Amino acid sequence: MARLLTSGDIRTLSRGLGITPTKKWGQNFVVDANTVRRIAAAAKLDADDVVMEVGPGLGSLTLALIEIARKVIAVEIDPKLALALPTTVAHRAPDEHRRLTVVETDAARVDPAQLPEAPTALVANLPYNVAVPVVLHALETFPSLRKGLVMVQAEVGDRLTAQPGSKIYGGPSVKMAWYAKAKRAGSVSANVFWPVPNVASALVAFERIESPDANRAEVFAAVDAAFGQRRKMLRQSLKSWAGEDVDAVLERSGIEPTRRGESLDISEFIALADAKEALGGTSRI
Ligand SMILES: C[S@@+](CC[C@H](N)C(=O)[O-])C[C@H]1O[C@@H](n2cnc3c(N)ncnc32)[C@H](O)[C@@H]1O
Repeated sequence: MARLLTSGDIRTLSRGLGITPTKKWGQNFVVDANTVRRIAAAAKLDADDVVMEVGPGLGSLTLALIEIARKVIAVEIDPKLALALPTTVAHRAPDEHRRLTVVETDAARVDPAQLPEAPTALVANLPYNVAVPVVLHALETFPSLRKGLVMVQAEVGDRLTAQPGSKIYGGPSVKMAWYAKAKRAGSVSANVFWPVPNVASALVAFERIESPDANRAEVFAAVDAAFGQRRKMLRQSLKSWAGEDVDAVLERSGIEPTRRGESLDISEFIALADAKEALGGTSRI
């Protein structure tokens, strides 16, 4: 049984390792064992899961994950933290520490050749600025990922799970919907972190779905154009994507040119991409 880290342990560890949490990498460590257990439970892991944990930090979550999963592949950008993690885990989870592999790299760029095995689940407590790129990159790069649980700033959680028509619906919502069914899985108080951040966090759970049979790059380019100018009507905002074909693309897809991106669901973005392809259009920018 692993010994989870207490608030005192986190401070002692970081002092011993000469680590001052840095904002650059969003380093707010979880210091509350109940929260750690809640996250591990919400991830719904099985004993044969291979978990990719992004940003293990000092190992708060890693210790809980390693008790459950067959393997934990921890992807950490900070060289000091990556170096220290195996020792922490060996001390606190002597029976399970061989299940851990640490990969020191940027999770927004990690590729399958860097990992010892294909991950089946993603678990991460992610900094604000990299949360969306890391989750989308993981889903695109590792088709083996079936499910995930990420802790993100509450607003990012809302964006990832928003539905058409809501104020916060945007590119991340549509792109997430391409890969997975995502839902909010609870909130997390700022007080369970050290240092205490000035924002609340949320848990987002997702399960992969079969991605649509469409040209992903083209669909995402339409999404980027529509939300790049979200207040503009589609006949204007989609010009940067469809060029002079914009009216024909809208007509062929059956979408009113006066609508805005925030009202379109993913099937309508797919209809736009299909229409552009059918008209033989590639971006003329
Ligand atoms: C919010 S802390 C979470 C730490 C730990 N999982 C916990 O819950 O206490 C974020 C962690 O992600 C790491 N990190 C930040 N950006 C990263 C990136 N692009 N790739 C991999 N790790 C990153 C940070 O160094 C830090 O360890």
